[in-house]
Amino acid sequence: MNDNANMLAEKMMEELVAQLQSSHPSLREIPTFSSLPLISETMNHRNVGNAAIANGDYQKAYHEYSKGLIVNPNDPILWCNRAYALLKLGHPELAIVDAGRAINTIDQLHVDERNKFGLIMPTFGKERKDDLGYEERLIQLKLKAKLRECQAYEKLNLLLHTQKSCVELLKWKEEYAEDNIPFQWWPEVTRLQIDSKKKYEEEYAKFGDEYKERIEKHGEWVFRGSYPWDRRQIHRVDDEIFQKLQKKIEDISSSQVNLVKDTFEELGNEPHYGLRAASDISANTVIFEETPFLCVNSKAKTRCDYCNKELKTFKYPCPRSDCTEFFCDNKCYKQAYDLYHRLICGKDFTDITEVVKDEETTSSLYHLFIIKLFAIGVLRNICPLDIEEIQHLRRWEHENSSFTAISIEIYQKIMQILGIPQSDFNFDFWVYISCLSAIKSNVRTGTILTDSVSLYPLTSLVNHNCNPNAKLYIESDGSDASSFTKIERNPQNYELFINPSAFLDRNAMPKAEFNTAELKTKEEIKKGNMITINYVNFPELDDEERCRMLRNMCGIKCKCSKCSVQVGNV
Ligand SMILES: C[S@@+](CC[C@H](N)C(=O)[O-])C[C@H]1O[C@@H](n2cnc3c(N)ncnc32)[C@H](O)[C@@H]1O
Repeated sequence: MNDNANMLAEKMMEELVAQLQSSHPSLREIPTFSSLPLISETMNHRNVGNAAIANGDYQKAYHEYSKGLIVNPNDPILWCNRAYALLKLGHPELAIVDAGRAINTIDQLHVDERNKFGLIMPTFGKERKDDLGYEERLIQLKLKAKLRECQAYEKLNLLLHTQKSCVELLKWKEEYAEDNIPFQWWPEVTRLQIDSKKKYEEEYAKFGDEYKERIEKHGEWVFRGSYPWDRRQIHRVDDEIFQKLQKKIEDISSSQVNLVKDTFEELGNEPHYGLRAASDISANTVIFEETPFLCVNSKAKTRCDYCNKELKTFKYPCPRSDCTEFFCDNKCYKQAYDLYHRLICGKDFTDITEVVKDEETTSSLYHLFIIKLFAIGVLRNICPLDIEEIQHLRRWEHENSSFTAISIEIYQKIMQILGIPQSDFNFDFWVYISCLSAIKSNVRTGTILTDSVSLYPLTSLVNHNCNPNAKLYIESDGSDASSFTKIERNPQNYELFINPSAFLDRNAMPKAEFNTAELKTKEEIKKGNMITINYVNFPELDDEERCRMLRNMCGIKCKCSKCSVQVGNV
């Protein structure tokens, strides 16, 4: 719509609102027209999106619906249609979230007085031939949104979730039976329910409890490192980002190493970052030390929530009595406050910790990490993926992706607790998933017991080699490693692959006073040679086990000379 038409629409709307307000006292709290959505604009995006769907251009449809939702997040048709576009685009995990938003929005519309006058969402399209009233159509839409959720769960092969959603949908059928709402997809709901049950039983008979555990939590889902509309993974090596990083690397390493971006034969065809010796560096030289940018603790130990140092004697609790974060001292508190703390201070995350408590320790911590990243995004008013300190990080891209069904629940809770509206697409669910995958490739544990994870953005630029020329040291607190050893002895065990403690060089960990990551040469490194560390430094693993672990734990198919003989086997 052009400006004049918009102004006219606004004026008409203002007059309408004034009239309605005078005759309906319940509408008096509507403050001004500007607080109401531009209904015609929303309608326009909806129509263009629908036309794109009809043409099979689902990406365009997705964008149109998104634009409409920015104007009017209270239009459930847009959420429901966006869920459909996402399903068609092959992103069922995102479709589930949008379907849920459609349902929530409908539930709110039912109780919102203003909507009776069409002031919140545009009415349904005129093309419909049935004679359903507005309320009935809303219910019909709600059923359809739930159907999208069932279909999305099926696509993810989350069979128990599919069944659960189908049961809920069928319950609604009974609830709304009196309304006699036509819904042509009931046979599809029955099919979804029968198929998912049958498949589950078949697979369970074949694989037993292990299958049950995996399918219940993870389903089948492959993340390719980025969503098609997100170009950040390609641009992460752009000159501007590269130059800033190069300067930081030079500063931190006293110009001993250079940052390079190249296509390294051993890392595949896409451009990668790596570090090279700027001059000959002798053995046992500290290349650099880095303090963590961000960390989270499981609270199994008393650690500073800012710098991650273990606090043995003194701790500095956040001055707010209902806040659970504590720090080394006022300095750490202040830095945390500026970075993320002021947004999460005093907020109750029990709900989230409750949800993740059955998860393996490390993945629970990943989720808690996102809370802090999202908080930084809110405070800097940017998408968390654009946070300068993390925008260069390479993301996890592997069939063992970090998505689990509970991610949706955790994401929704994070949004709620941080007070981020669901239509703030800087924080959409795909951003959450992309953040998780950036973290998964790059965080390190602060101790051999996985009680905390920290992110060292510059250390994250060091590549892996099974014959490394450098070592990475992170604080060792001398904890008993027996619990870890138990997992380590059984490389077939799924658990083996979820613990990134192996990023540490556990053979020779010096006692560091602060929780810095220290990169040190193992041997003399000649000028121009790549600096590498061993990401899975367990001497007791044979080559095949190491390759498997690299693949499953780090998403890496290593092609170094030691691995190349094994690559075909894993
Ligand atoms: C911690 S980052 C290292 C820096 C990375 N090259 C970059 O461009 O940002 C880890 C990622 O680098 C890649 N990588 C590092 N060492 C590798 C190796 N030996 N073989 C294959 N990929 C490797 C993998 O994609 C891995 O997920």
